[in-house]
Amino acid sequence: MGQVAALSLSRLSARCWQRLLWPGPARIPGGLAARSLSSMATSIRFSPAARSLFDEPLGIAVQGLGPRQQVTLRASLRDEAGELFEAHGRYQAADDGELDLARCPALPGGSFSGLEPMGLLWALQPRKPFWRLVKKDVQTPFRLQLEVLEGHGDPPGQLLAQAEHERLFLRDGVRRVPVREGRIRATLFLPPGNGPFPGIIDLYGTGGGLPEYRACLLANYGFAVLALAFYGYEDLPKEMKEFHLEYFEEAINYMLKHTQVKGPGVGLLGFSKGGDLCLSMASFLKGITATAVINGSVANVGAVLRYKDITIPPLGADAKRIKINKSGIADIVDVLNNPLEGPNRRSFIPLEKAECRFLFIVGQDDHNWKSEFFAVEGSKHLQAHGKEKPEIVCYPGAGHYIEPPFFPMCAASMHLLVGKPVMWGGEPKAHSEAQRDAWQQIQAFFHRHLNGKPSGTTNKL
Ligand SMILES: CCCCCCCCCCCCCCCC(=O)SCCNC(=O)CCNC(=O)[C@H](O)C(C)(C)COP(=O)(O)OP(=O)(O)OC[C@H]1O[C@@H](n2cnc3c(N)ncnc32)[C@H](O)[C@@H]1OP(=O)(O)O
Repeated sequence: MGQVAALSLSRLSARCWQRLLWPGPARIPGGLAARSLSSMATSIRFSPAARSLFDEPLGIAVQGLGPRQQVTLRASLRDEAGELFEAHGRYQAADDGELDLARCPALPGGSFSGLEPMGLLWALQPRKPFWRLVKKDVQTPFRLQLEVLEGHGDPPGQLLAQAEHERLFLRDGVRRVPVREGRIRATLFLPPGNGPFPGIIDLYGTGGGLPEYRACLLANYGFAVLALAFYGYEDLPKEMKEFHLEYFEEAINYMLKHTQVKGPGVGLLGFSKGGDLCLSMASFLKGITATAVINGSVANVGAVLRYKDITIPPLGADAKRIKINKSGIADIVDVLNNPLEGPNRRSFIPLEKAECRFLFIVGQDDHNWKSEFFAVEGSKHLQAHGKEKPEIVCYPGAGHYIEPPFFPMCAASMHLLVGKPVMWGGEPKAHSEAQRDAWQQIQAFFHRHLNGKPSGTTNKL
């Protein structure tokens, strides 16, 4: 276990300390960026001590409490927009005054309850409504603050200990390489060493920008991962009006030409709108060995898709099917037409043309659209054309935003196509468990098909 990650200060009355402006973590020689406000006894122990990768479990323990002392642990972090995310757990120390979250269940009344060693992270929720935890600069960590407060009161009692821990996105030695080659607007993450490494192209969905955080976390596991922007970024089209697969073909060729990317083909990882783009890439473009889709659609959605003389229209939608849930938030799960019916079939992506293996990750409480229906119909379509059955992994209680592990679930946020906040679905605990398993399934899928390595997991469905 990690050593105490905090410098115990002289006995200060916590209340008087609270009146002091906490100067923030001291830069302690050796990089231990943590400071604990503590009485002589109480201290916080993180394991690893000072920093860990965002998708790694973190050991949290408190020492020096009284036997069965009741305390509240409060976690918080600020994102790069300065927005605050918080969670708290109510605990009772063991007879020896130790509190180890790996062994001690959270009591009712906090942000979570039960034996949840990572509850203080996955249960973080923003103060700002409809706000999602995203990491824009993957070269800097999130700084997790942890406080130990006396009792279970509200407001909580005196501050007994405080410490900070850095949650990183880049493992030592992983290289971040901006890519501005031809029309490509992307960032390539390369593991340490010369490779060549199995290559993956990572696409997010509607929202524009260039989210890098899933790509870099995946590169930490030995993949060369290209986070690819496709609209709403630099000189790319500003709006989601139409996409040309030739742009994505350039990205595939860039990867296959790269000396540190192992051929003969690359993997594709797409989420939401990025998912149907990956399915279209797999269906029309060469050089793709494995395609994993997280809550994607098997029909082209949201924009016209073109490739050479081919055009796939976006699946129709009917705003009249937008429901308003009891919290007054839009529920668009039924908005899209059925891609099996009538003219909507023109939007169904011809998956049978693909020469790759497929993995569908499904949140069964996805409220952006019917992800399980899409995965099952995609599987039927492939098998009807004599193709391999895809892997489908379904997660009960998981919503739309299945992110890397320990990202707090986003229940609702602005849908830039719908123009208003929508509910994404999911129940936080189930969603968090889904994120952890899906992350393993995705890595095993790509190792199996890009590396020929045996996988460590089996199909859940
Ligand atoms: C009524 C008629 C309906 C009819 C019917 C419709 C059709 C219906 C059919 C469905 C057809 C397609 C369905 C697609 C399905 C998906 O794709 S659902 C969406 C999936 N989302 C993703 O994959 C995330 C994609 N990426 C992103 O969101 C952005 O890259 C990031 C990560 C937010 C950063 O982007 P950025 O451009 O660097 O960010 P920035 O410029 O700061 O912000 C842009 C906007 O994003 C939002 N945003 C930014 N940061 C955050 C944050 N942390 N938290 C929350 N929001 C944020 C804000 O809204 C912001 O706008 P402003 O408030 O500034 O005006």
